[in-house]
Amino acid sequence: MTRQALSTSRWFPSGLSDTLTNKHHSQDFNFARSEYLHTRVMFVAMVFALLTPIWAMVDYFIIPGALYSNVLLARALMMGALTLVMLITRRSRISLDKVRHSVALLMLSPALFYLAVLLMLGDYQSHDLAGYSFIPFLLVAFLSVFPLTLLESFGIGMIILLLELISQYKGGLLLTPLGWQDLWLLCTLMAISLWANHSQVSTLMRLYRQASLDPLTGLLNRGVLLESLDQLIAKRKEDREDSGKAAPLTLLMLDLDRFKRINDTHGHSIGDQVLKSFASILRGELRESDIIARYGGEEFIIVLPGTPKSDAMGLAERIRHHCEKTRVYNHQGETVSFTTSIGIAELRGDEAIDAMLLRLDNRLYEAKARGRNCIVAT
Ligand SMILES: Nc1nc2c(ncn2[C@@H]2O[C@H](COP(=O)(O)OP(=O)(O)OP(=O)(O)O)[C@@H](O)[C@H]2O)c(=O)[nH]1
Repeated sequence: MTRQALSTSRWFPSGLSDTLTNKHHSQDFNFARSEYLHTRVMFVAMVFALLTPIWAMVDYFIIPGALYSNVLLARALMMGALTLVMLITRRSRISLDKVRHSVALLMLSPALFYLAVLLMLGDYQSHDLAGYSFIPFLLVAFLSVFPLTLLESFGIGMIILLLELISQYKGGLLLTPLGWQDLWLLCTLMAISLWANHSQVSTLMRLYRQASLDPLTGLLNRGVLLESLDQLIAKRKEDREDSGKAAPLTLLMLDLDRFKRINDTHGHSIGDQVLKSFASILRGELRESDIIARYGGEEFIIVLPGTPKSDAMGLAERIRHHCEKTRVYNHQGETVSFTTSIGIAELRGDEAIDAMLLRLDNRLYEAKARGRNCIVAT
């Protein structure tokens, strides 16, 4: 997860910008969304796969005999595509891109099947078929099942609209009152599906925020930090296996000095103001790709992917200095100052995360022992 996921104001703007595209979504949120998409794709693919042979029996009694074998072949191909969708989806639970491709293939399979049947009709008319003209409506209705962004859903919706126009053209309904009526119905269903998509993505995001962000500071909580560290370390291992080298990974552990005294002197609410002010200093000093988390009460961890310890020293000094000159006001309007102690450690070779966190903790402890308001990196 990147630092962009940390601030509710910048990374989770409310309303449409949350659900229009996934541009503002963190890697971790994408992972959560792909899990939800995964379950629904499997479910809908199974429903379609079940309906396909059942409807072949209906076709047997309705479709002109000369068309039947070709339609059956098209159904078999659709079944193949649906099986492929299930196989791809089963193997790609955590990759949002792969699950999104599965959704597209899932919706395209019946659409292409319908198109193929329309092209096969020749001298026959679409009213020689039964249960086909509702395929575009069924697909648009099924779009509402998925937590898709509005743009993703709109893209699929436009393909379905095109299918409906081709169907109307073949059936001689295009630009007739009946054709307009069907288009009106399809567009209304599409609007309802888009609304359902918007609601799903925003609900998912609200739940995700509640589960992953610290409510006071808006920074990541300890659980998400540890998960992100595991992912980063696994990725480093992969990079080392692939290319023999991996980018450096440096961590900072920061603790507010004599914070208990601030609480005791000015009250808990002013202590909270100091914590918020500290969090905003950290956000201001870091890059988009950095991770900041509240690790404990007044203890924070910063993860700097791709940054060696030497560069992290400069950042730590900027943060330390920024805290020193920042002022918060108490209930009487008097200034409250605060400082921070910082420990720094760079991940070594195959070091386990627990071992690194222990080294980091020792350095912070040393900074406290040296008199606080200082940095220890050796
Ligand atoms: N206001 C406020 N205080 C908190 C919060 N979480 C933890 N604290 C307080 O942070 C204080 C931490 O105190 P200590 O662990 O003794 O550390 P310290 O006073 O900062 O001293 P050193 O770390 O040794 O410099 C405790 O008084 C906690 O109650 C919070 O969310 N808000």
